[in-house]
Amino acid sequence: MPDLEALKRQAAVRAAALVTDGMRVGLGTGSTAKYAIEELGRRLADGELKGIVGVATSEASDALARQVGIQVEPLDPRPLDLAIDGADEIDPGLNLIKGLGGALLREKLTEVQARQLVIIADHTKLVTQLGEKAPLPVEIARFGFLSTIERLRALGLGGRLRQPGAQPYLTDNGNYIFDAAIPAGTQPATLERTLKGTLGVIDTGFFLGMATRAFVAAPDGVQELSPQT
Ligand SMILES: O=C[C@H](O)[C@H](O)[C@H](O)COP(=O)(O)O
Repeated sequence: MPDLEALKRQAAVRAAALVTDGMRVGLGTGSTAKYAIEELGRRLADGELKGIVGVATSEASDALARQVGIQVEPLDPRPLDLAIDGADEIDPGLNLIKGLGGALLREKLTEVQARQLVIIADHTKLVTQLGEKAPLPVEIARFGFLSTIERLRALGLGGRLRQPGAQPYLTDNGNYIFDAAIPAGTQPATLERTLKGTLGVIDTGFFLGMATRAFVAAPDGVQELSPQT
């Protein structure tokens, strides 16, 4: 059993090395992005890097970034030089499913403004077709959520409301998440358009055509991937 944590860290260190002095950097969320934030903190502390500004994609990443000495600012309309984030699934075109950590909306809002979106992951995240292994997280409004879920089921989606305990999971934005099972053969772009036009849906975990490169770590080394069309 390979040490997945070590692999995640290797990918994260490669991406963090792309950050140079003065950059505005989108800081992703999750167990892999955490290593990138820590590495940026280390580089600042060691004097390898100066004057970067982080824009965090979750309350958790905001807190970690501040803890490791990164100056954090809220998202504003200026472009970001780079964003670094993990993913739940990565297809050969570097289209992604994200949001198993619940941060998909802030991640998409932030990363759409990045000149480069660099994805970091271990090799278990690679798939040939999105939805192969992971559900598609769909952020939905709390108000009327049962009606929204009916609308999602009417689209042919399986899955369930994310509910780890007695109460549904609540995002940083105060919304719920429906983890949708995607029928085999679904075209992500078509489903994305349909979902974005569905009342009660706020956003989805599809990140299509956004990633510019990926560092994917496997036991035999870190592979650098570019989108294949
Ligand atoms: O909402 C969470 C994010 O989209 C994460 O980037 C994604 O879930 C991957 O997380 P991890 O690196 O923990 O597998």
